[in-house]
Amino acid sequence: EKMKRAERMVAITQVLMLKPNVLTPLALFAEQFRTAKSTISEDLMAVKGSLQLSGHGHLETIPGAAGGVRYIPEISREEATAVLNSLAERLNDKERILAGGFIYMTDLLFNPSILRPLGLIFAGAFRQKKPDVVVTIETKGIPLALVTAEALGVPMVVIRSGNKVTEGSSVSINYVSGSSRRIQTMSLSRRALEARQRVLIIDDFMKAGGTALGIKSLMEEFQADVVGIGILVEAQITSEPKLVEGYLSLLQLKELNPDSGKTTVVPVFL
Ligand SMILES: O=P(O)(O)OC[C@H]1C[C@H](OP(=O)(O)OP(=O)(O)O)[C@H](O)[C@@H]1O
Repeated sequence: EKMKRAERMVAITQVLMLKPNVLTPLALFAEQFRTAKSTISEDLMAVKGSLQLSGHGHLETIPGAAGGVRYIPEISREEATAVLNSLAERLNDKERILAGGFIYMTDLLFNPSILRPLGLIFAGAFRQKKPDVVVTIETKGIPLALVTAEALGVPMVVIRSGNKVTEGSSVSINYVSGSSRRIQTMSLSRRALEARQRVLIIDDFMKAGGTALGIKSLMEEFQADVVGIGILVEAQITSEPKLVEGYLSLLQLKELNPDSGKTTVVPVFL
């Protein structure tokens, strides 16, 4: 028998939240729930209202024949602050101190429950730049870039360190990662990007900025437009200027003292 409004609203919300940023025509819902499009429009108004209350994103309705509705996932400012504060706390642990001015973050960078809100925070910060693709360099930046791409509803591209046979013909550039002070190579398959694509660069850590600068110059080789650079943790231990500008970091490593075991990681408030 016909579904009641509340049941349709739950079903519609599920369909939309499982496909973030994807436009669903109203006709599809009308057909699926065997009801009029006008009824679906009323259902959507109610779903819109409840999403506004929850702060977990909003609905975007596009009118007309090619129109429809899509769910834009979002995280509230309060929740984002709580996530970054708790992440800073977990990073402020002397057990995480590594040689060379690094902190061990791999356990956090590969934990989906931590990554999901971080992807929403980056997506919220860069959505208005309308990126077509999220780009990172292997390895630790990959999960972060993937959840950011998922929240934006765009694909992700991984730059390889060194040439890989399985990537086909590639473009390579050499760069100096401040972390290693040695010349390194990054390469990307020619098939990975088209000219004038709008690129959001995401990485887990920035020390000297050499990697981000390298990625920017590699994007120039593809005539791609870098519309933003998102970094989870940037080292701000010295006042040494970074090799790259115009990036947004979510956390700053202000102090790292292997002798005293003192680390200070603080959130950068958006
Ligand atoms: O700002 P820079 O001085 O260039 O350093 C930032 C690099 C170094 C580190 O990568 P690695 O730990 O070297 O590589 P992976 O991510 O594969 O572990 C990090 O993920 C950034 O990509």
